[in-house]
Amino acid sequence: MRTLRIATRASRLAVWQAEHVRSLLQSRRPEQPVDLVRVSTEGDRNQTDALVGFGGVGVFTREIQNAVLDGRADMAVHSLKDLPTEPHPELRLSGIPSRAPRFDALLLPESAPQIDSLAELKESAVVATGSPRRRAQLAARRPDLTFCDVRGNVETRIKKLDAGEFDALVLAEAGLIRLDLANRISLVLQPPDVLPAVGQAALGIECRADDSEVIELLSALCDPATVAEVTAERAALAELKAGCHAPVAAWCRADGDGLKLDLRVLHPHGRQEYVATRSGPPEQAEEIGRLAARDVIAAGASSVL
Ligand SMILES: NCc1[nH]cc(CCC(=O)O)c1CC(=O)O
Repeated sequence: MRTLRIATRASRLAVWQAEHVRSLLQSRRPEQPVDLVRVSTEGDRNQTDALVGFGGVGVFTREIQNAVLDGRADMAVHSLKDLPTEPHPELRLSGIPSRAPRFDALLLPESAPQIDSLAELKESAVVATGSPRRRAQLAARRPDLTFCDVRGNVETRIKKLDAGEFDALVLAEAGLIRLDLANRISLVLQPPDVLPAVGQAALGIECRADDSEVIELLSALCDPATVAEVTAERAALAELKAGCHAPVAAWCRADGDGLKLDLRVLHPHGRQEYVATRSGPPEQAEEIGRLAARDVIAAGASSVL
């Protein structure tokens, strides 16, 4: 049997995700040999600059894709949130397994008293997050907060929090759950306060567009509900011509027999936001996303994109 090689970033979270894909593949084909190919990306090597300021879209995905394109690997496992919506002509996004909990989480230093709501976070707290989406939504609810950049992997960020470099830290719930660090979550930031990023908590697995064997294997790993949600969310992002660092939030979920998508485009300081809600059957996921994007554009969102 052909050994399947999975290209992944080398961080503990990325390796967890690649190993998860390996176990999904092997749960269908127990004898299937699967190797991990660890690749360093620009986003991993540059640990100092703010993500918003360098490299543009694809800093965590381009070199993983290259490993598949030049034949060092057969598939690339990405956090779907980090994967640009513009498809690569020689790759196919064939595998989208079931999504983990997709909201953001607020963490406090180990020694801090626990809180039950955003309102209880101390006055003028310094919150570490480089994400314009997270900053703008938090600022809209708590204009007294200030923000600082933070880089490095999840464990490094938590060490900086406990060392007192800032008062609070925002990370994706999914990454914390996968790393067995969910016990560090002080508050899950839920809608309507904070909507997640497009594709947050979902994995996207790409392979070569002409590799029909792998396309078939990956198609079998797809979770239809997740596929429908992220199709709508990514269609909205593509229609906005925005990248993963844009101040865009989207929350698509099952609603009765159909899908409901909330889209939010934010002004950098949270002073203004453009929102749209669209619903429809899952077969029309792409249309739902496109129409929601056109709604926010009609409301004036282009001024902040
Ligand atoms: N851009 C970094 C990134 N990409 C995916 C995740 C977490 C896992 C996920 O959302 O799928 C993270 C870290 C974070 O936002 O806390």
